[in-house]
Amino acid sequence: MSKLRVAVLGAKGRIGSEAVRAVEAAEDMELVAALGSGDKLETLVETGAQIAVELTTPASVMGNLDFCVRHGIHAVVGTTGWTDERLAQLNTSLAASPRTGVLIAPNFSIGAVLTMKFAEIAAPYFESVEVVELHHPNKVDAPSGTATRTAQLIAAARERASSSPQPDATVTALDGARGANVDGVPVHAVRLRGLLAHQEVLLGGEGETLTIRHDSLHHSSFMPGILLGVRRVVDTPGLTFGLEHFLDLN
Ligand SMILES: NC(=O)C1=CN([C@@H]2O[C@H](COP(=O)(O)OP(=O)(O)OC[C@H]3O[C@@H](n4cnc5c(N)ncnc54)[C@H](O)[C@@H]3O)[C@@H](O)[C@H]2O)C=CC1
Ligand SMILES: O=C(O)C1=N[C@H](C(=O)O)C[C@H](O)C1
Repeated sequence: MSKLRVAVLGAKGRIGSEAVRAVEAAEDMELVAALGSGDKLETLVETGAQIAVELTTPASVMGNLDFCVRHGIHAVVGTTGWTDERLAQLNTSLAASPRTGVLIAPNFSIGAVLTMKFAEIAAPYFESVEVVELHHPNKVDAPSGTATRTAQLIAAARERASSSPQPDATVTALDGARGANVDGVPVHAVRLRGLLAHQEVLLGGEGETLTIRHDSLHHSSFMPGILLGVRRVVDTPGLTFGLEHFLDLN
């Protein structure tokens, strides 16, 4: 069987360099390109890349994906910074290239995907829910893509269940003290040397609390999800948002 021809964009970054090693070690994949900032995207075409693993920055991802989709190169995307407008733009590009697949995963680690699922299930059963994400201080975006997605899933689940608004008597507060408001769910971002990627979902009801916590202790935690994405995206045209769709969790 021929190997999947894979390129990594952001190959010198924290997660990109780990992805390069993971693709090189995968028996069913061949690493055909490892591109960093300033490298030419034409290399993807010249090397016959079938799938690009996109792990760059919110400022670079749209241009890279536009090139990939126009050239029929599937993409597995971990880069954050997704908004409804960006997703709509990507869907427009994909409509012109209907055989191309793009997977965007706010988080590739199985534990984080399950955290999101557990939070979505639990949220309607508690009066209060807040999200705390904790990351290394070199992270450029806040809140994290994972925390934003978690809060969106929580809010949607509470809306489906017609949950009441969360209790909060705060009248005066310093800017930021109650976190960012994502669809009505407070999200707090901690940046601390020594950490990698961590998240807590705090749920509170009458006389009880539930804490769902996940810790990524090494970038290797994201690799099985990335490799799964590479294997599945070639047969999944269009946009898939969230690794859970490739884990039969939905
Ligand atoms: N979905 C997931 O599971 C995960 C997602 N991430 C996300 O991945 C992204 C990268 O994170 P880190 O590796 O920590 O950042 P980083 O800053 O270490 O790496 C980004 C790399 O991309 C390069 N780059 C920038 N523009 C480029 C371009 N146009 N073409 C090729 N390379 C380019 C930079 O020079 C840098 O080497 C962030 O958005 C982060 O939130 C990180 C870990 C897990
Ligand atoms: O920048 C990181 O490190 C991470 N980014 C992703 C996010 O913003 O959710 C995934 C994970 O938290 C690590």
